[in-house]
Amino acid sequence: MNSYIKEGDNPDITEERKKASFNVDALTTFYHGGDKQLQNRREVEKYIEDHKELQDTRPTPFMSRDELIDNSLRKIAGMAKFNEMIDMNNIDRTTYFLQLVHVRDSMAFSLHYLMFLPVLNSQASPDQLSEWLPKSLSGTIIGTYAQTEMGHGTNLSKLETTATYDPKTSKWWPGSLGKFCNHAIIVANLWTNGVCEGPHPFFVQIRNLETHESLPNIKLGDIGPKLSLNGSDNGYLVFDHFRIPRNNMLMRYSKVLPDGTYVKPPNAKLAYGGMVFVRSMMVKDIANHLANAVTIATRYSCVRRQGEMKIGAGEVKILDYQTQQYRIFPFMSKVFAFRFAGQQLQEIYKEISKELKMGKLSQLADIHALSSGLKALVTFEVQQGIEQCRLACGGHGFSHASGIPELAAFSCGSCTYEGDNIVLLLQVAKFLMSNCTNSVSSGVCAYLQEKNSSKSSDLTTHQQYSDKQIIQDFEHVARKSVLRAFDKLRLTSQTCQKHEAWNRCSVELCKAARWHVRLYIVRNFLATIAIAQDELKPVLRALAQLFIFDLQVSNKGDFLENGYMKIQQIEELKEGVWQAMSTIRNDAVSIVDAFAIHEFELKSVLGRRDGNVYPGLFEWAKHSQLNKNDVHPAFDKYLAPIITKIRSRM
Ligand SMILES: CC/C=C\C/C=C\C/C=C\C/C=C\CCC(=O)SCCNC(=O)CCNC(=O)[C@H](O)C(C)(C)COP(=O)(O)OP(=O)(O)OC[C@H]1O[C@@H](n2cnc3c(N)ncnc32)[C@H](O)[C@@H]1OP(=O)(O)O
Ligand SMILES: Cc1cc2nc3c(=O)[nH]c(=O)nc-3n(C[C@H](O)[C@H](O)[C@H](O)COP(=O)(O)OP(=O)(O)OC[C@H]3O[C@@H](n4cnc5c(N)ncnc54)[C@H](O)[C@@H]3O)c2cc1C
Repeated sequence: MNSYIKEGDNPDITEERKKASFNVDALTTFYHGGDKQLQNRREVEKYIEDHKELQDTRPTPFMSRDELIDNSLRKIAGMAKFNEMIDMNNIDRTTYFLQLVHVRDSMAFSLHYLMFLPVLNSQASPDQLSEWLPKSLSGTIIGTYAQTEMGHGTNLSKLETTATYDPKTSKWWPGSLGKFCNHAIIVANLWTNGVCEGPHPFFVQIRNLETHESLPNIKLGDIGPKLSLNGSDNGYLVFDHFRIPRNNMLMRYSKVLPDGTYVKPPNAKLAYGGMVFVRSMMVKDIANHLANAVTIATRYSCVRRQGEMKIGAGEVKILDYQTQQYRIFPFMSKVFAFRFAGQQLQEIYKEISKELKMGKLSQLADIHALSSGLKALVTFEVQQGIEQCRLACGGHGFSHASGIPELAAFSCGSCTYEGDNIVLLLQVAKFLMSNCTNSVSSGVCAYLQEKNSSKSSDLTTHQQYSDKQIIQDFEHVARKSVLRAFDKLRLTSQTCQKHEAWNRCSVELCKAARWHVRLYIVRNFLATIAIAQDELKPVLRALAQLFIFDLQVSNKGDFLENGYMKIQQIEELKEGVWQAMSTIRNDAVSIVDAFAIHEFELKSVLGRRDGNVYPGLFEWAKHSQLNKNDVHPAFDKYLAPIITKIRSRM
């Protein structure tokens, strides 16, 4: 019996669950990475269900900004009582606990956990750690990561905040900076002995630890309402010749000696490690936001009946329309593709950061390129997918009752924070160009050196399209795109300065970067499902085929070029898309059930597990302040006098 089926559920959604062709719990375990991960999730969910102080007092979309901040701080204060759930030896459970308490309200201390602690941990010297880490873990030190300025976020080399050894700018955007944190890791251009040594991180106290007032020569404030994340006080900080001790420069890698001498790090970019960490963590997390949206749209599409396919036969579930399936299912497949890529990226990051700690820097460029590329491509695709899921829910999708507007607003920020996506794709392109000039490329760039690649695809039928053939075809398209950009750059560089040539080729360079990242995702998706248990292979294969075939059909020009594929082969791939969607249709609700997203996280009347949407919408609307009185006071105040006057003249 499917554990998702319960008494009182909407009959349409129960009918869907009875069609499952696979074991939902088995897919949940595979999707979440094993029993231990699942146990972590269940513990956290039960804990929060049992502790009301960790739950929202009312749906957050009805809250003002002050209420959001209050709600966020109240839950954080509540969490402080439950520090047994904050276990640095069980990061996965701790992360899920933080996420499920705050969901998309972005708690006021997100940066403390997301960047301040990791950067302190990786950039502070052992002595600095022993002094500052215990207070930062206990909560007496609450920090943020303040790098971006009003005038500079991307271009770190031109940061105007200077840290002059013994010698005015505003930091703008950092989360928690405005009102709540009392410390910040400040990234500033270091000047010492009259030389600029570039961006470096500094540990800076910004508020009085007793009164919490801004320190002298520092101005702090909130930057105002944003598209989302309004539960966080993204703020500004103005320094006016603020002094800090020399020892407040994080000195694990580079140092300033008492006489002002600068000691170089093994690699200047080690100072950017905090950004690589968050980018590496973001991919799996943002894929989960797409999983939320796909869950909502899929479940709702099974309880929403609209229109008759056959006159007189009664209205159909909108998920029976092929166009509705095509709006949702490709993004359902992307949830798996991006989650598996994000999981792999976190594993790679963990391995490489161990090497970096031991001073082995050979993989630094690789992890920078991989984390930048996946962050840039996945955040953009997720933003597109959440919007399609909103559209799939029609008018109710536009209401905060659906939970989708909050998902959309939250996810679009990820295309900008932690590095603008275009800027990061250009970083990947730089990495690729340098690998084109290498005589031998290893790892993720080995395909660039393939000299005897096939001149045409040997795809026959989509049923027989093997993993090997798929990867060969994607390597062909990615290699062609990268080498085309490389040749364009080489030729253009012969007619103008290097930086101008780079700019004139930058669109092609971004296209090449995207193909490189897609190849990585496709390869990883196929490798991941190859190790799944046999009973899950059919449904996972259908999802992988949908992801891959739809990607090829949507970019058919790249596969048709130079006759590599024939139009008949593209038509064959289209058939593969329809076939995969038809296979997925009967399992759609069970696939999203397998994401095992708790109602606290889904925050959606349309996507609720039991499918009882319409009664739920009325319950939801009762929270509206406008419904406190049948006649709104503004009517009596403004309209009634005018109507009375008009009537008196009639
Ligand atoms: C897990 C999260 C889950 C949920 C999130 C919840 C809530 C979210 C709430 C808020 C958001 C949270 C955090 C956001 C915080 C921030 O946004 S922090 C600020 C982020 N800012 C940026 O990312 C800035 C982007 N810009 C840059 O990184 C740099 O300007 C640049 C890399 C684009 C350019 O660097 P430059 O040094 O100026 O020049 P370059 O010539 O391009 O690069 C020089 C060489 O250095 C290499 N390199 C660059 N960056 C890195 C890096 N990070 N790591 C390693 N190496 C790097 C580059 O490859 C060049 O190498 P060469 O060998 O070619 O010289
Ligand atoms: C929700 C949110 C939370 C944030 N939290 C923090 C935080 O906690 N700490 C922090 O330090 N920062 C934070 N930021 C700031 C964020 O990191 C920056 O906004 C981001 O790095 C982009 O930089 P920018 O704003 O300067 O954009 P810009 O670089 O000004 O981007 C504007 C446009 O210029 C283009 N562009 C810029 N440079 C180039 C180039 N070299 N080549 C081609 N095109 C280019 C971009 O592609 C983009 O289209 C946050 C931002 C947001 C939205």
